[in-house]
Amino acid sequence: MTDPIPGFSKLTKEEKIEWLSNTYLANNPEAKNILQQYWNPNANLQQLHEEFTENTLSNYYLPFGLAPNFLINNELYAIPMATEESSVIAAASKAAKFWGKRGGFKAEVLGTQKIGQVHFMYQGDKSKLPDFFLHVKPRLLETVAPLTKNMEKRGGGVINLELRDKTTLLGDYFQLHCTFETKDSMGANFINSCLERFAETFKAEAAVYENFSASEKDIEIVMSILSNYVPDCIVRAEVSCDVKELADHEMSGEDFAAKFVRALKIAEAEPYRAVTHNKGIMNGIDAVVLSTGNDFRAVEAGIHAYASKDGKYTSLSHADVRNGKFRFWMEIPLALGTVGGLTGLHPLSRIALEILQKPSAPDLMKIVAAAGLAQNFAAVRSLITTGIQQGHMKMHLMNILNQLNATPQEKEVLVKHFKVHNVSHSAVEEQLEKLRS
Ligand SMILES: CC(C)(COP(=O)([O-])OP(=O)([O-])OC[C@H]1O[C@@H](n2cnc3c(N)ncnc32)[C@H](O)[C@@H]1OP(=O)([O-])[O-])[C@@H](O)C(=O)NCCC(=O)NCCSC(=O)C[C@@](C)(O)CC(=O)[O-]
Ligand SMILES: NC(=O)C1=CN([C@@H]2O[C@H](COP(=O)(O)OP(=O)(O)OC[C@H]3O[C@@H](n4cnc5c(N)ncnc54)[C@H](O)[C@@H]3O)[C@@H](O)[C@H]2O)C=CC1
Repeated sequence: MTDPIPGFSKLTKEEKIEWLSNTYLANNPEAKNILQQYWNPNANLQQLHEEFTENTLSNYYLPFGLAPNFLINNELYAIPMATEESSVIAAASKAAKFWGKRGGFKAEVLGTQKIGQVHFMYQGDKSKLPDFFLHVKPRLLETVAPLTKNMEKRGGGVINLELRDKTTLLGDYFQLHCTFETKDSMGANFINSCLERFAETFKAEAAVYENFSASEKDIEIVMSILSNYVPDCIVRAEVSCDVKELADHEMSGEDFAAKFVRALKIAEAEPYRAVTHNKGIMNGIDAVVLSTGNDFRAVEAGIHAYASKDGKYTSLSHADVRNGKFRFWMEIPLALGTVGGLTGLHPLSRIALEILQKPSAPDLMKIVAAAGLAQNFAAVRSLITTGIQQGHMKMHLMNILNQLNATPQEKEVLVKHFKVHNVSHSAVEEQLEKLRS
């Protein structure tokens, strides 16, 4: 058992690495080198990355790739994706190419409003609160005016402010439930700043409100924070075509469409399947969210909550066939920024947004939704035709060869071999052994 270390945060990066090497990595003489190997030789760039977060020791690389040929609302995009998972970018690219020849993706933003809440406890006469709220509301809006002035100039700001009685959920629990428009920013910092100002004013005004008794004047603010559940910040993406255009792998278009719709119905009905189905969607969404410097934890939390909005976890995407036409669509909540956060700070996020032609936040919502839908199409298409392993393992081959320390010559021979044979870990191992014997 090691002892706790006081003041770790105050050590220099080198001292932190030294402590780590001696404490947890004493048996690995290479550890220090590995951490240092990932430092950027450009000291300024390294410092920028270190300052993104705390106690930084090194940089953790993810591949930054490109899925070209995305036709979205008649504009052709190449979508930057940051992901470690083999076959994700290939799958997105393949689906983009496929739908590009069938009219492309249609995407539409259905709403951009975000939510924040001041959670407070009030133990007095409930009937007095609505009057107090009406009395204090103009004052609340007035106190955030300096914070909202610039956002209002952009067309955003505080949209609505409500008092909500939550005492059926929890004794004495009430909220200020606030709606915001944050334009091209994700808005977390803007919303949280406004909420904390609301909370301060609300408490101070309650303390001097003459209709409250002494104890009623003592409202307890528990916390003020935005919600990552954004069911009114929604984008819809859709593809459609004549069923005949779906013929695939010796399957007629009609059979493909019928099986695809059945696969979607299973994901709608069965939570075990829905989670994996939605994971396939998130393969695409997370990769674009990450490449553009957006907050993938916020996006993940919001989307999965939305997938359970009717009381049961279900598929985010849906498909049907009507009058010979196949439709495949998805509506998801996405709170994204194209300014603020890491978007303008990380040089690769800046490049990613440039590749996307400097989109507004609503434009980025459409692009991310199209990437998610494309990813879902590619995965389900594989599942109902060849099975997922064929394509996924084909892309995973290089990882297996690297794990087995194959030389460039061995790789060349085995890549050729596995063009016509199924990839599995044991098959690759076997072929490599054969080659080496
Ligand atoms: C993997 C493919 C695309 C192969 O598909 P394929 O038909 O063997 O590919 P191809 O060699 O005929 O090439 C066709 C196109 O695919 C793309 N493509 C093809 N290869 C590459 C490559 N090396 N690098 C970049 N792009 C590639 C590329 O767009 C290419 O066009 P081109 O560039 O030649 O004009 C296909 O099998 C596929 O889409 N599979 C699905 C893979 C997938 O979904 N992976 C995610 C990981 S599995 C998972 O996590 C989710 C899951 C599956 O559980 C979700 C669920 O259950 O719903
Ligand atoms: N629960 C959560 O999701 C939380 C997330 N965060 C983090 O907060 C960050 C995002 O917060 P933001 O307020 O978006 O970032 P931010 O505060 O870095 O930047 C947004 C600011 O940019 C300015 N701006 C300039 N041009 C604008 C335009 N066209 N539209 C809108 N604003 C414009 C505005 O002043 C706006 O408030 C992310 O890094 C996220 O990880 C922080 C706390 C909680």
